Amino acid sequence: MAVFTEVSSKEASDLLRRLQLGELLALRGIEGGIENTNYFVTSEQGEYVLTLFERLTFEQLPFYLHLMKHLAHAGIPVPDPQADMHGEILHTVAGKPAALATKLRGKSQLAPQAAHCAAVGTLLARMHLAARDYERQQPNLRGLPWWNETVPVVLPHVGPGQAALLQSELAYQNHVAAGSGYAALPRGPIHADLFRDNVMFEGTELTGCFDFYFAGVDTWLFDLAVCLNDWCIDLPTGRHDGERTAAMLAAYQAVRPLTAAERELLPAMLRAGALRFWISRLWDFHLPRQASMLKPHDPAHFERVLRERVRHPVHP
Ligand SMILES: Nc1ncnc2c1ncn2[C@@H]1O[C@H](COP(=O)(O)OP(=O)(O)O)[C@@H](O)[C@H]1O
Ligand SMILES: N[C@@H](CCOP(=O)(O)O)C(=O)O
Repeated sequence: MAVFTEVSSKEASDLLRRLQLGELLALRGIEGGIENTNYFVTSEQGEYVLTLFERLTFEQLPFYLHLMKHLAHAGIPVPDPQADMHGEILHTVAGKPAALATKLRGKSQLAPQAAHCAAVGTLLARMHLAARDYERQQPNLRGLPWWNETVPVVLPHVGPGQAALLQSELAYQNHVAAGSGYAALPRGPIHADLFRDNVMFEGTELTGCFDFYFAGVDTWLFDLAVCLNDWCIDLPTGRHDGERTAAMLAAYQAVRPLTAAERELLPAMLRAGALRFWISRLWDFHLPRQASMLKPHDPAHFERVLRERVRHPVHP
């Protein structure tokens, strides 16, 4: 569990009172997650997830919380942030910015089959379309400028082979991003972290997705690449799985067909998706923050995925 900030029963009760959600019945720190402090909160009126934001600021948070509200309104199954009597959905708990959102039913599917990947493909395309008329703007804060900033910070902590790959891939991604094909990619608000552990299922029915706190405006193709790199690979080797990849791509395209520029750049975006999470995992691993029971993710996994994507490009 990542509990960076302890929340007392009194603090949780006070919040529930402000949101007119009844008395606190239970408060439990959540195992899993690496970014924020999360608690399950049960009140007389239902079950919620309390998130205290550890890095994101009061200025950045409205983009994510209102995006979730916008998607929930459009019928996408996402947690709905609860408002106080003034309509405010960003709160303060233990001195930190905080939100209380509805708890989704179901559980993560950590060994997905083609049917699960298809369900994620459909959801992702529906989310992209539903967010087109979302008016707030915020870039993907873990996009190319952050990679350029962070690679020099992690380089002293890695071996020479890894340093060479980080530098050459970063140069390649800067080159891709400067090209006309990249400029032609459709874009909008994206989830940007729709991994297996951020989606809920009951059987093969997808019941919702959460953790929008890496969302931002970026290319839709990057979002799809992030999903393919997590849902449609063999985890031990990083190799892509043909059946699951085909299922996700077909389901996505049944809602929103890829453009010619997107088809062309999918192999490059798969590399970008692997690089992004390799960098953030290296950063979290070598420059960790204080938290109780924080389990950093293994950076070597995304090094393997990146090497695979470079060696065996996947075309739609
Ligand atoms: N709305 C939700 N409904 C149900 N479970 C949730 C919800 N939000 C978070 N969780 C649970 O909390 C865990 C950590 O949340 P996550 O958003 O991944 O943390 P972090 O913000 O640190 O990345 C998830 O793995 C999941 O079990
Ligand atoms: N999904 C990312 C980082 C965020 O992890 P989460 O558990 O908080 O969703 C990774 O796997 O590196």
